[in-house]
Amino acid sequence: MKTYSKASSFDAKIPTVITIGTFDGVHIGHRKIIERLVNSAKESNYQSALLTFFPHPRMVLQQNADLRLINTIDERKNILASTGLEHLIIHPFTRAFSRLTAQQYVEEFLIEKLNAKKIIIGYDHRFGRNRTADISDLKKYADQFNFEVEEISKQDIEDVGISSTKIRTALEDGEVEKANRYLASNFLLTGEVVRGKGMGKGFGYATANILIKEDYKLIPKKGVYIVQSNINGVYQNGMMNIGTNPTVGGTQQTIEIHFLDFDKDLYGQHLQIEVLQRIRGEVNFDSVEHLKVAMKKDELYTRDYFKSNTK
Ligand SMILES: Cc1cc2nc3c(=O)[nH]c(=O)nc-3n(C[C@H](O)[C@H](O)[C@H](O)COP(=O)(O)O)c2cc1C
Ligand SMILES: Nc1ncnc2c1ncn2[C@@H]1O[C@H](COP(=O)(O)OP(=O)(O)O)[C@@H](O)[C@H]1O
Repeated sequence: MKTYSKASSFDAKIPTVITIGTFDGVHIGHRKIIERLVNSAKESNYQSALLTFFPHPRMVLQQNADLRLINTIDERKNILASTGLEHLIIHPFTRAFSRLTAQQYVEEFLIEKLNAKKIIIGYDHRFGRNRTADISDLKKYADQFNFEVEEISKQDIEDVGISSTKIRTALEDGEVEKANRYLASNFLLTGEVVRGKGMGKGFGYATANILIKEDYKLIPKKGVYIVQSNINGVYQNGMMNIGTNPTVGGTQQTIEIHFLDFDKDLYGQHLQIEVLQRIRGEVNFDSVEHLKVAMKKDELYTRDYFKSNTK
C-alpha cells in the first residue's frame, strides 16, 4: 500500500475506485467495504484508493471537540496496509478545505485530483460546505461527471451490527474483549517508554510507563489489563495499569506495564501494546503492602490467562 499526505501527490493516471471516510478502528464492517473496493478495482482494472482526512474534520471545525479515536493515524495506516488496499490518501483537513462547495469538492477534488470512476459510499455520507450534500446529490454529479456510485445500504450496515461508536463505548466501559471481537484484531496502545516515579523496581514490579503523544487517542477505562507486546521480535506477556496510582499518592494518569519474566531497559523504546482483557479496577489501597498483594494476584491471573490462551 502506498500512502500520500495530500491528494495532489497521488498519481491519478489510472482511474480509481475510491471510498471516503475515517475508518476509525478498521473494524469488521470497514473491512467488508475495503474488500468490496479492492475487488471492484480488480474487476475494472482501476486502482483502489481510500480517502481519509486528518486531522479529523471535527477536530478542525469544533473547538473543544473532545473527540477520541480508537486508532492514531499511524496505527490506522498500519492496519490498512494489511487489507489489500493499494492507495491511502490522508488529505489535510483545513478550514479552507471545508469551505469547498459540494460541486467543487466533487469536480476539482474527486474527479480532477483522484480520477474517481467509481465511489463506494455509505447511504448516510454527507459532504461539501456545511455537509449539506448527500448521496442523492452525489448520484446527480455521477451523471454529470461520468462516474458510478455504489451505495452501501442502511441494511448492509445494520446487518454487520458494528460501529466505531459501539467500539469506543466498549473501550470506555473496559470491555476490551468485546471491542477486540468487533475489531477482528486487538485494540492497540502505541507510545514511548518514559521515566515514571522510579518506584516500580522497589516494589518488585518494574513498570514501563508509556507516553502516548496523540491527545485524541481513546484510552480505555481505568484499571488493570492483560497485555502483550512484540519487543524486538519476541512477544512479551504483561499486565498493565491505567490510572493515577492513588495508593502512592499519584494524581496524573499513567499507562504502565509490567512484563512477566523480563528484565531489560526499555526507556526510549516505542512499544505497541495489544490489550487483551480487563482484570479489575484501580484501587486506592490503604497501604503499599496491600497493593503488592493485589499485584501478585494480578500476576497469577495473567500467567493463568496465557497458559490457557497460548497460540
Ligand atoms: C498490574 C498493576 C496493577 C496496579 N494496580 C494498582 C492499583 O490498584 N492501585 C494503585 O494505586 N496503583 C496500582 N498500580 C500502580 C503502582 O502503584 C505503580 O506501578 C507503582 O507506583 C510504580 O510506579 P512507577 O513505575 O511510576 O515508579 C498497578 C500497577 C500494575 C503494573
Ligand atoms: N519486567 C519489566 N517490565 C517493565 N519494565 C522493565 C522490566 N524490567 C526492566 N524494566 C525497565 O525498568 C523501567 C521501569 O522501572 P521503574 O522502577 O518502574 O521506574 P519508572 O518509574 O521510571 O517506570 C522500565 O521503563 C524498563 O526500562
